[in-house]
Amino acid sequence: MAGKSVQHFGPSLGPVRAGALVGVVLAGGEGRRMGPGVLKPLRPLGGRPMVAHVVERLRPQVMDLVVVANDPLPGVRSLKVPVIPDPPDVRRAAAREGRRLGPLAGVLAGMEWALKHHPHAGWILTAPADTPFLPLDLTVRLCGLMHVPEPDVLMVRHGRRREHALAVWSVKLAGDLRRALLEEGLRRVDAFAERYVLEELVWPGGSAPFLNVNTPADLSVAADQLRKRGRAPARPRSRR
Ligand SMILES: Nc1nc2c(ncn2[C@@H]2O[C@H](COP(=O)(O)OP(=O)(O)OP(=O)(O)O)[C@@H](O)[C@H]2O)c(=O)[nH]1
Repeated sequence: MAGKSVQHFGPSLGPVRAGALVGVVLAGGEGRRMGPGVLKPLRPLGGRPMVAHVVERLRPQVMDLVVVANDPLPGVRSLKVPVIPDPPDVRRAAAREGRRLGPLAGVLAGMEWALKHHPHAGWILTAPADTPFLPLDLTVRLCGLMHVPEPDVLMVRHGRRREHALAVWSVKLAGDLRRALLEEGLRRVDAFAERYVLEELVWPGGSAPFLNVNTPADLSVAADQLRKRGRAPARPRSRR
C-alpha cells in the first residue's frame, strides 16, 4: 500500500505511545561517501562522535535505546547504551551473496532486540546515526499521529524527501522483515514499508533538523550549524 501523508496532529494516543517506544540508532553500513579512516558514526562533531549527538537527542524521548552497529564503537561505551550487531544469519547470507545489507538489517535487529527485552513495547523508533540534529520533540509529534487503527509504519517527511531510516515501526513486522531480507534479498527500506499501512508525518518547518551527514563536506556544514546553535542544548518546542 502506498504511503499516505498525514499533516494534522489530531486527538491521539501520543503520550501513551511515546512512553512505549524503543529507540534504535542505525549505525552500521560502510560510510563509503565519508571516505576511509574513522567510521562514519564516530566522526567527531563538536568534540564528540556524531552518533553521541543522536543518542543524546533520542534517549529522553524513548523508554530504552539500542545502537545497531557491526563494528566496535569505542566512542559509544561512555554513553552506556547497548551496541548490538545486525542479525548474524542475515549478515552471513548477504556475505555469501556478496551484497551489502543496508538499514533494513538494523531495523530487524532493533525489532528483535525490543521483542526480547521489552516484549510489551510494540513499537520501535529508528533513527540514523548520521543525522545529529534530530528534533527533541520527534516522538511526541510522531506518536501524536498514532490513531486507531494504528499504521504499521510511520515515517518522517520534510519537503519532497522521505526519511526512510527515521520511522516508527510495529514490531509485528519482524517475521516478515526477516523473510524479506533472507528469502527475497530485499534491501530498499521504502519497498518494505510500502507493503504495509504506511503513513507519514510531514514535518513542519525546514529540513535543518534532518541534516544528513554523509561526506566530509556535510560534516563541515554540521560543525558550522553546531557552532551557530551554541553549546546550549536545544529545547523541544512542545511539551513531553
Ligand atoms: N545496522 C545497520 N545500519 C546501516 C546499514 N547500512 C546503513 N546503515 C545505517 O543507515 C543509515 C543510512 O545509511 P547510508 O548513509 O545510506 O549508508 P552508509 O553505508 O552509512 O554510507 P554510504 O556507504 O556512503 O552509502 C546510516 O545511519 C547507516 O549507519 C547496515 O547494513 N546495518
